[in-house]
Amino acid sequence: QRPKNFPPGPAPLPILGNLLNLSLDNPMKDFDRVGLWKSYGNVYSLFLGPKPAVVINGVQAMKEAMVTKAADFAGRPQDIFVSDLTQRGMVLADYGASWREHRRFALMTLRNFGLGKQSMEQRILGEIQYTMETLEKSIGATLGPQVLFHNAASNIICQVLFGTRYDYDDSFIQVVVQCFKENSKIANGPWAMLYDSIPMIRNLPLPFMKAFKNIETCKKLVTRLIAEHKDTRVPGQPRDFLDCYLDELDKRGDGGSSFCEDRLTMFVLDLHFAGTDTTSNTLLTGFLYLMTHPDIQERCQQEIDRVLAKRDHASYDDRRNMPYMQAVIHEVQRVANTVPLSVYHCTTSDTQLMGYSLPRGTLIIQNLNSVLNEEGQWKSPREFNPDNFLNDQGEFVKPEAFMPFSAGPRMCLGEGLARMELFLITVTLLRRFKFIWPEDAGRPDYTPVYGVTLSPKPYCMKVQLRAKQSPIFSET
Ligand code: HEM
Repeated sequence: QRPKNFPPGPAPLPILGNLLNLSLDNPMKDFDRVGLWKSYGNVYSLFLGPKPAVVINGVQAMKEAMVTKAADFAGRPQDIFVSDLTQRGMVLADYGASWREHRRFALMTLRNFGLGKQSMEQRILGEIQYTMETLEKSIGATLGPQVLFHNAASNIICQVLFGTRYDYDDSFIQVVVQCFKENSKIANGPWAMLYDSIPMIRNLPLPFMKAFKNIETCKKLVTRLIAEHKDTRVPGQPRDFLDCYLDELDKRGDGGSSFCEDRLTMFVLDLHFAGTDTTSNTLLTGFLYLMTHPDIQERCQQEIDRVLAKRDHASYDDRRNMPYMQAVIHEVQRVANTVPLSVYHCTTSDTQLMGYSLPRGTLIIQNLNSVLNEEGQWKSPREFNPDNFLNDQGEFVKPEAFMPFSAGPRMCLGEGLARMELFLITVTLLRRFKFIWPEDAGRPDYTPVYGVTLSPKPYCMKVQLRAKQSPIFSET
């Protein structure tokens, strides 16, 4: 039974709810205009097992929930598979003092502690050198960029968190990446849906148990890293995020603070996970579109050459003089739709949305996909077109429906880092290389592979060095 004045939706079945209304391998198309949104409007409900969830579509309803009634919608459900899996982490932490303290700490540490703008740029530019080396070895050949971009994103966040980068064959990073890969598949698959729908099966030895084992494995590895940090750190002189947290622990003592070492392990694992697949899948989408739209790639390169002239590297501030590049990167984020259903929220008190009543504890699904493609919000919602972010004077503009990082108090904590990475990596690589869709690759297929994050189907790219444009090309 839906509560009184609850958003409408399809009739549920006993136990399973509306699970059969969704295709478990990719519910996106059911959420889309042609499906439930069209039938029930901007705010509708679904039963995921016995519990009703509310799906929010379109910019108007999204803003009312996430911005106007921010505190009412800032909770995270605590009794579902992903929250049990990431207990004591940050992404799924419930709205409250501990989440707030950890979020504030993470933002401040990313911003202020030696990771401020300058040194963050240096770290990203440093990591790009490894990406360039790999690309240079592939000149004239084709390569699959999946590992390349994944590696770059992972290493940037590892440097921030642990003060070190890892070669891709390093056993630490291999184990962590493998665990994350398996866990996002499980979290997204039918076993997690059953875990959420039928609580009595939760302790049975079913496939979802593998995900809990994976988390234990990762935690052990991070615990070892923390121990190493404790042995080598100089209190008050932090080298990385872990050191900062340990300094914070010294400062706070044991006096009832929510900061503790046990929490730190899951906190950094959350940050690593949240910051890797998201950025790398966005880059993968970007280069797929740039390769298959050579006119757009060339226009970016002309702008890059003009603005950077003879300087040896790009800086993040250059974006202010690169409206076209900015428009392209934003358009890539729009079509990449990297986290299509955001992270589940829940209501923290009884509230109203678009005239409907939602009791406290209602599971909230933000359909960000609906906003990023909403008719009426974009000049060309259905095609890849940088004009979506340019006004008639060719200046960069950001429509309010641009919400790939969500909105409100739970919005992506890594937005600043992610945007800096996307800009510096794309600009630096486009300046040096031309990316070509291989002749024998057939027609490009833009249909994404569904997951917690969307990714393009695996593809290959052909890489050529660009003609000499500046001192960095002088050796070629
Ligand atoms: C293109 C890259 C990225 C995209 C599209 C993205 C998108 C998102 C989205 C949609 C959410 C959910 C927001 C909500 O629940 O309302 C989120 C949360 C989060 N993201 Fe990102 N993200 C990206 C990169 C990063 C990076 C690099 C980091 C690491 C520093 C990061 C850390 C987080 C964290 C910690 C949260 C949870 C915040 C909270 O619950 O308070 N993300 N992100």
